Amino acid sequence: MNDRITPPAEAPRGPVDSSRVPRYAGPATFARLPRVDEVARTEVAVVGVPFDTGVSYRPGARFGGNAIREASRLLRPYNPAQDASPFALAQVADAGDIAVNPFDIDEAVETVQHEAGRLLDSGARLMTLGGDHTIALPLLRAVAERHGPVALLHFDAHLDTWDTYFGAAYTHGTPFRRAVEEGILDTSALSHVGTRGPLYGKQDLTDDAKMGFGIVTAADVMRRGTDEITDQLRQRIGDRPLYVSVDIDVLDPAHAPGTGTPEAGGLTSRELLEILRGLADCHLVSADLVEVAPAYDHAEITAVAASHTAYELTTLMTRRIAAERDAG
Ligand SMILES: N=C(N)NCCCC(=O)O
Ligand SMILES: [Zn+2]
Ligand SMILES: [Zn+2]
Repeated sequence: MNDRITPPAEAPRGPVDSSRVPRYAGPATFARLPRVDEVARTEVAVVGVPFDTGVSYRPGARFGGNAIREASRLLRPYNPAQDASPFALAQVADAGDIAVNPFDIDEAVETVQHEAGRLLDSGARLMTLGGDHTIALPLLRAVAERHGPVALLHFDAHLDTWDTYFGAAYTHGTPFRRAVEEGILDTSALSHVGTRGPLYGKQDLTDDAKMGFGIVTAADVMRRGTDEITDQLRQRIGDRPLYVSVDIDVLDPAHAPGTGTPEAGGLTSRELLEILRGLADCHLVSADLVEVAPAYDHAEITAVAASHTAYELTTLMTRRIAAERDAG
């Protein structure tokens, strides 16, 4: 399929060449890509949100973005699983971090919405590296302001459609209930993938279904396999503008120990990557990857899985950009 793709007018600036400059040398931008200020125009902005004031258990996701950037030094420019060279198809660049107030969740949520909006207005799609899952709400707001209500594909051990914790509305367990209440999601195409583990009560599931979510549990992925699951998800999504939110705790703690609310019985990293690859041709407008907490990680297991997850998502976005360019 790649040979049919029109190259961009100006060749994108790619990663530092790891056969000339050792990959462990120099500053860690995502995949050793240039910073946004080093390129004329950014089509996919990788941006960090070092914020974890919304967590209900272990803190530490504020360090997630930089841990993913460090682990991403080993990524290479050609992605055989999607037969694409993502960084040649479109300009991907690292936009650094959004500086958010760690002491005031409401203000942090506003800052993320505003700064994400500025990046989107510059013409970029976002690959956001969290941070805890609270940040999905302002990211969805920013995306919906520009695309209208979006389809949501949510990979997570948790529903994250709970109402409040300690009376707080903006937490990492509540972003998607807020998003449904605000009308920024297309409720005909909402899916959780990888959920498992104990809930507060059966009502959690009833409430979630009322909001419009379909659920593919971690056990469903194991029983039915990734191809069948991907077909089902693609049918549900169609060509709607799609936002993908990946909470790294969707992976089994064996594949992602470095996270704040781990649950046994999760997806393998192979299953997650394979489902994502199956979303080629979807109208992916932006994505986030959250809840990497490096203090609980070992040997970068979680950060490596996260870097590959962001790589697949970035590949999907650049392929879509190239296809849109081809279509004129
Ligand atoms: N979004 C994540 N990772 N976790 C939500 C867990 C909410 C709870 O403590 O019940
Ligand atoms: Zn979770
Ligand atoms: Zn979550």
